[in-house]
Amino acid sequence: MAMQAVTLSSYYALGHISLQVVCPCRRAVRRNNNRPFIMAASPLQGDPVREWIMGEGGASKILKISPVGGGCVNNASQYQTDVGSFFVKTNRSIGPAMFEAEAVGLDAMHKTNTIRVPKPLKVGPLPGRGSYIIMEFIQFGASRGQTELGRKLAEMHKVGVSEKGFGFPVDNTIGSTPQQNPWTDDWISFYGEHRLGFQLKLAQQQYRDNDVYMKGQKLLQYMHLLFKDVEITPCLLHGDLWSGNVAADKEGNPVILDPACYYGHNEAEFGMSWCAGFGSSFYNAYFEVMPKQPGFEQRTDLYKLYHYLNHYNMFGSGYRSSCTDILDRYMRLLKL
Ligand SMILES: Nc1ncnc2c1ncn2[C@@H]1O[C@H](COP(=O)(O)OP(=O)(O)OP(=O)(O)O)[C@@H](O)[C@H]1O
Repeated sequence: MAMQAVTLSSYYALGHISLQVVCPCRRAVRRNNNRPFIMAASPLQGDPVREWIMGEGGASKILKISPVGGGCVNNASQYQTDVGSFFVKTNRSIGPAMFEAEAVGLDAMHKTNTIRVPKPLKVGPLPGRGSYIIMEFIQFGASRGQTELGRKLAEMHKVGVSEKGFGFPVDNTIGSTPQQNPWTDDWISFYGEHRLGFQLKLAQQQYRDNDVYMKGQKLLQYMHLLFKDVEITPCLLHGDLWSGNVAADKEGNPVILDPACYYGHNEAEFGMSWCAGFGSSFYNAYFEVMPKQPGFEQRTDLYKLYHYLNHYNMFGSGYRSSCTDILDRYMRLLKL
């Protein structure tokens, strides 16, 4: 993963790859299901992935195991079998908690029966150290454009509501940063404490950045002013929606991957829009299903700030000015 900020460039190519944005920190193009390298399917003993595929997975033969490129954190492979393909990610150093959280998120989104999401099948530890997740393999293809993505995402937000408030049944990670999701009745408290507040503290601890921290604290105190006349229902969010986590299946239907799910204000879903390349067709389709709320434009930076702070904390000072620009704008807007 590139560790420094470079200029964000993007293009939108209808009919081929619907979203292709060079995210400063992450990889430029991640969709790559057609890698030519094929690993031999070796008959490993005590391999829990193979055991699950040949057991509950219903396969009697593993035909090929091919690496899938694109991810930064984990190793990914396609297991081709006589009953179809499985997608497997392994991590040699981290225990199953990270993949368990991913599976809970994928499962929650899958159950909304709205936008296409790979169905999680199994998570477990690897012998000795590490963990794996097995999920439905999706053959990617060309997107039909962003309209369907906007509509389906909005449908997921509309259907996936929580009666427990804001939060999620499990904590997860945003990039490599922990993301805490305790159930909270009030959105502004949740976003203030567990999203912005958490990242601000991290920046202060890591970089002794008192300027960012103090401005951030002021914003937390007054950000409720940005929410006048807004109705906020806890909606199921993907949580890390950037171009690298959006694809299309071979019929052209949108697919979203690799989530950092929680129940939150639907507008927070656009916090990574600076790395997503969403155009007007996306937003128009989205707002037809989930109407735009008063003050939407005033809150877009508030939701970007969480992800900019996270990038600052993960990748360093290249992202600091994105954070301070937003903080300074709110200081002026709210006269703080
Ligand atoms: N269910 C799936 N079926 C087929 N290919 C998939 C599937 N899920 C992900 N992929 C492909 O595998 C690549 C790696 O997956 P993913 O992004 O989840 O890995 P990761 O290492 O966990 O990611 P990150 O580095 O963003 O945390 C993706 O870029 C995508 O191209």
